[in-house]
Amino acid sequence: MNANQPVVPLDVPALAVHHVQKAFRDKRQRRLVNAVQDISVVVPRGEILGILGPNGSGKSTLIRMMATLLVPDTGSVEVFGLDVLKHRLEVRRLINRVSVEASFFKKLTAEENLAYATGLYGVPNRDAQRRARDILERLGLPSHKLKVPLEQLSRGQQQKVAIARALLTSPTLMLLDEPTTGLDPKSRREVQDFILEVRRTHDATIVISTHDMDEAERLCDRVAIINHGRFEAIDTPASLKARYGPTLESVFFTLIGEALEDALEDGV
Ligand SMILES: Nc1ncnc2c1ncn2[C@@H]1O[C@H](COP(=O)(O)OP(=O)(O)OP(=O)(O)O)[C@@H](O)[C@H]1O
Repeated sequence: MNANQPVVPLDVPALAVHHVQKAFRDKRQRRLVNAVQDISVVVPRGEILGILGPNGSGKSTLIRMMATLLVPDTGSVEVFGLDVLKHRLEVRRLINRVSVEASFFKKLTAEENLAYATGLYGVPNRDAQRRARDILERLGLPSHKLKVPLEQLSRGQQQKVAIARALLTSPTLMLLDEPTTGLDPKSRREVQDFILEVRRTHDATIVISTHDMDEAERLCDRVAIINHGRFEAIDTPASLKARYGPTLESVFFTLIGEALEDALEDGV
């Protein structure tokens, strides 16, 4: 924890989302798209929550609202008890969003990117450099890779650097938007292992969106199935399977299929 980070009480949840909604105006088709509709969820500290849903179901929109990047039309989001709109700057020090196209300086090295991030987050420099070095060591990247421009690293390696960057502040809420999309199976596994290690070794709470059922099952304490901007169900993978089907994949198709049938009945 560094001097510039807000002090957070231990007993508040890492994230509390209350009835958020977000609609976009689709200019071409001249209609309103209800990207997120009345979603509420409380994520206790230390939990890994998965958000599983088909393309266009609202995962990124929801994560962007949690990350202070989009303002909900209605409802509210609190991060460690702080309202994201009223305390945007403090909240930004407590959250880290890792997206598929991480906003890196691709011409700079991993080391340089992390140094930049530490400056941005106001972490005292020597402390930050030591932490960055520790984290990079654990990344399992060969040390010479830390000194070449990021654009010369594979996507999996870049993704690990993105997660490492998210660890420079602590305690933290990590928002991982499809962190393993486009990675080969070995890199995917390594990034997943790294996420589990981060949760174990850091005071991290993690929200992760994914299309990958195995990943959701392997990483997440609870999984929310999202469709058309609504949570169809949210529970532990074991409880979801006990209720809806033998595998998470069958749970997914049961819930998404039922939602489709309901929508057809309603004439949507
Ligand atoms: N800026 C925007 N303007 C208009 N429509 C948008 C905008 N952002 C998202 N949408 C629409 O909102 C809906 C939800 O999009 P979102 O990106 O949140 O879905 P997603 O679940 O993250 O999808 P994917 O799995 O494909 O990444 C989609 O219909 C999308 O077209």
